[in-house]
Amino acid sequence: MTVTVATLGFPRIGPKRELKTALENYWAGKTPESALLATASALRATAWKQQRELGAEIIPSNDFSLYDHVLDTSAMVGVIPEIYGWKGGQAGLETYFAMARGAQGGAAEESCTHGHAHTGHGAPAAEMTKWFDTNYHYLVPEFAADQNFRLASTKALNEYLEAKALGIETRPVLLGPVSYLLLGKNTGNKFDPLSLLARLLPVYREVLQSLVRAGAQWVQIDEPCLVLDLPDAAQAAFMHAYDVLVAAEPQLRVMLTTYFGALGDNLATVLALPVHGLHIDLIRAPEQLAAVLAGARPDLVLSLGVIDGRNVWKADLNEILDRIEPVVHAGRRIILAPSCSLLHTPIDLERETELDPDIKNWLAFAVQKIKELSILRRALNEGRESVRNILDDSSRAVASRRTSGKINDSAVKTRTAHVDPSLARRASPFQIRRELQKQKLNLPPYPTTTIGSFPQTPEVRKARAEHGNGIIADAVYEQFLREETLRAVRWQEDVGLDVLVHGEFERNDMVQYFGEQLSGFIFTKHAWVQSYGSRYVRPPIIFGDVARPKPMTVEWWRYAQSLTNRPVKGMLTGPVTILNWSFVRDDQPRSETCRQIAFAIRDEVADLEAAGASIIQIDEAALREGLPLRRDEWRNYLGWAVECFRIAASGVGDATQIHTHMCYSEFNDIISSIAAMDADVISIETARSKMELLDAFSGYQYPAEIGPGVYDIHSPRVPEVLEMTTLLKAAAARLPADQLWVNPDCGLKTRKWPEVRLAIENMVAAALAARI
Ligand SMILES: CN1c2c(nc(N)[nH]c2=O)NC[C@@H]1CNc1ccc(C(=O)N[C@@H](CCC(=O)N[C@@H](CCC(=O)N[C@@H](CCC(=O)O)C(=O)O)C(=O)O)C(=O)O)cc1
Ligand SMILES: N[C@@H](CCS)C(=O)O
Ligand SMILES: [Zn+2]
Repeated sequence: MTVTVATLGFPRIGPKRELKTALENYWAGKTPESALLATASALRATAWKQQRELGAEIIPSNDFSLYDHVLDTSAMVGVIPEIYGWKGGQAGLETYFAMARGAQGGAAEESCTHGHAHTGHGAPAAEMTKWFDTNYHYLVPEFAADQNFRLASTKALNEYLEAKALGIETRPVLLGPVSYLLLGKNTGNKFDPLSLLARLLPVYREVLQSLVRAGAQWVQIDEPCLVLDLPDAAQAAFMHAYDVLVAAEPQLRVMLTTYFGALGDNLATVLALPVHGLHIDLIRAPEQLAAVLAGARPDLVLSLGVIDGRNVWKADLNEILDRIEPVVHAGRRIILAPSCSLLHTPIDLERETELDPDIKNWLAFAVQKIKELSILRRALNEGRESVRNILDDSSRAVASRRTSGKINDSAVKTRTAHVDPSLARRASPFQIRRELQKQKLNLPPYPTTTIGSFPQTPEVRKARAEHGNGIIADAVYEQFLREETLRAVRWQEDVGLDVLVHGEFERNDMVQYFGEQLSGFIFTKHAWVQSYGSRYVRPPIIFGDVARPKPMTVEWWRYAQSLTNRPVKGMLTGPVTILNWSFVRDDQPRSETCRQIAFAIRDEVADLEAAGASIIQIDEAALREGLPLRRDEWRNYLGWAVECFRIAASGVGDATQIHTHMCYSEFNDIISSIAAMDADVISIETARSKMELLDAFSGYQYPAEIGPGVYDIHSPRVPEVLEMTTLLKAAAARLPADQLWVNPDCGLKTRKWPEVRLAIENMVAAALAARI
């Protein structure tokens, strides 16, 4: 049986971030809708043609999105809350972006593009949250108990037809109805979203029908929730949904796609579904192949996710063939595919012309991954000899990475091999440290601070780009950053903040900045990956043992502290967050790599303390995101993640105050681990939930101090004093007032100065009012 190659989704952003430019120009009113749509269409055409040229036979359509594919699904089925003013019919771009970013005058990410602050009450953006355990964020669908669904976007059909017109037959992708419902939230948690399934399915049927009429033979339906622990009701929902959908369009074949983990206890349900094909992730869960083969109907087409869609390493193609050849020889129809959509990988390694050639030879981005699949296909269809050299090159590349002197640093290995438990323990318990810190810092009740970054203005980014390109000299760039820092420090003093920050102007990103200074990391120039909407990140690549050749942040801290008598926080990204937001080596456990980073950060903490810092913040924004998707793996992860934070934080004296910060986190089910981190102060995102997230801390009688965010920094809207006073009262109703700090939800890098100035003035006024 001939083997074919499929892709499940391709990066949307364009090799030169064309989509970002087109979106931001459109939002700024610089270009019309037609220009944005033309760019989007050109990007899709290029991606389809490129995938075909690279050897993929099954190419997706509708994997493209102007902002987010879950939002696209909400638009498709008409889940558009009333506040967005949708009047029915096709949901236009205005409605779509209002959901994504809020409507003008409302509380939404960057809805004001003119740089002035405003306090209007338009429609806020929909809530955003993490897509499974990735650094991609989706817009959470919000369902009402009486939710009606109706077709409001024909995007899937349009894009299928668009590809067809270019002579490319595609397999349209839809987010499956059950995962879609499970990923949403309902007003007040008063009903089970799955109860809406029967009402939702007719819209899916309508979409499928339109695709069949247009000539589609297969459709890819993504149900990634099948790799989660699911309630019993979900199993029945899957059965019902696919009975209905498959029966509705008998000529259409359904490839059910699962990724990010093992089907595990959902396998029996999946194998009972009347679908025509099943995609499984054999990178995260290689062991599931045997069980799937044993239970799958003989006619079920298996799509095997054999190339890692979540990492950047070249595969050992011989090793994959050893596992897959027996399956092919057994006569089943097999499709080869990446483990998941390639959305989470950068596009093309060939654009990286400055990488160490040895290390470059270990890497594969989206383009290279599709090439790997087509080589595998040839080896399976024509025999290994037909591509022997390429296969052996791949094995050699993988072997050379495992044994290269570049990845090994014996000093690092020795240091992390036996961790004395005392290294992960502060000298005294919190209550003793607290008294010493109080004496040293002498802060008022409800002390005020910010989370670290101040606006990354176009000027800051431009100066950094010009410095990177050699247009401005080191000294000029440094002087520019000093002036920014000086202005920020003076302004913080003027506005009356108690604990200051230097502003992070010198940082491109809170992870990349550290990656660039640690050994064992390499960083790229063009390897952008979408984080949300038009915001992208360039995750550093951890290829070897991690060490800190020299202090990374001390000089900037020292300079900022030299300008003021108030304490300036040392500002670091924590080991778990650096790990989770990087591409990580796969030749040793993540826990080991994390521990190496923890020691590097520990040394930085020690240097900051030695330089005189009395407060050091270690951000762990991604600690919760790294939680495994299955609950039975949480304990292990939390064990090493918390230990790594403690290794990083515990080298200081009792009087040095350690802060941590977490955004995008839900704490209820991990609160004991948060407490076990033993930070002196934790700042968290709570403004949007109106302090509800604090319930976890009050219920647990969390002992240390907490800065619940009183200002939603994802919004350009300036909160009034009264709003923040009310939030502080809500916090004080949950926790003793002497435990509370006053701060925004997160860093202010994405905001503009006019908003920040007013918002922080109001925040300080709210703190002063609370002190009375
Ligand atoms: C807190 N968040 C973060 C996550 N992950 C990270 N790795 N970092 C994070 O901060 N995950 C969860 C959230 C997600 N939130 C965000 C928020 C904001 C961004 C963002 O703003 N991304 C920027 C790119 C940031 C960056 O690396 N900037 C560089 C390069 C800037 C650039 O494009 N320069 C241009 C030239 C500019 C000019 O000439 O004016 C160029 O090189 O061509 C820098 O500042 O130096 C974005 O723009 O998307 C991401 C995630
Ligand atoms: N210190 C960082 C944390 C973001 S999660 C900042 O302020 O941007
Ligand atoms: Zn944050």
